[in-house]
Amino acid sequence: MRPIIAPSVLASDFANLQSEVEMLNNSQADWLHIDIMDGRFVPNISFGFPVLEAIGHHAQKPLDVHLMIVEPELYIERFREAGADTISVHLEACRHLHRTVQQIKATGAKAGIALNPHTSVQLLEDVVADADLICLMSVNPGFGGQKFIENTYRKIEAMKNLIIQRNSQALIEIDGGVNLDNAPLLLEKGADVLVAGSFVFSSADPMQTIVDLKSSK
Ligand SMILES: O=C(CO)[C@H](O)[C@H](O)COP(=O)(O)O
Repeated sequence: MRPIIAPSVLASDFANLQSEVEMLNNSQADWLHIDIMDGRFVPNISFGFPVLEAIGHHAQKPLDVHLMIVEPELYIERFREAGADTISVHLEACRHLHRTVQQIKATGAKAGIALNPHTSVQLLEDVVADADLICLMSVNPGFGGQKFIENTYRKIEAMKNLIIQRNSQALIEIDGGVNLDNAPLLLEKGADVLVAGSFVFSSADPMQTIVDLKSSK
């Protein structure tokens, strides 16, 4: 099966936001990945509801919203209203993860759970059947442009086994340092969704880079 490609929308230049989203609309990107950072869960701040709404206003593809924030349960409904189709929360940020997953699903959004590189996939044993997406961070969250962590390959295999064991339908998403060198092995190990930020946007031809990622095996 061809992978789902979810370029990470930078939104670093407000003037270019519309053209960035329009390029993605015209590309083979399947989803738009949006990173929300609060300066507390991660040492960086990205943007909030108004910018997400602006992206949603122009986007013709599903918005895959990754919350790198503490107490995400306080904002789930607002992220849904702002246009999120999938909402991922970090296991490390949730005191009551099972409840938060149900809260996301109650809004009609798909529920994702993200794990930091140091977090064992085994911690998802009792909640993976409820999740639609598991986002394995392949860099420490907070910044684009970091080096891919090789241990991710092992985590994908362990995650895939757990998904099968628990009869879960969850997709495995890989986020951080994804490029054309590591994409084939990520897919071979069992990744379903590839998030790519700097590799796409710093390439000479982002639309072609998305095609290349989509056809990598
Ligand atoms: O936000 C991130 C980490 O928090 C990700 O790394 C980002 O979503 C993808 O960027 P890149 O492909 O440059 O690693």
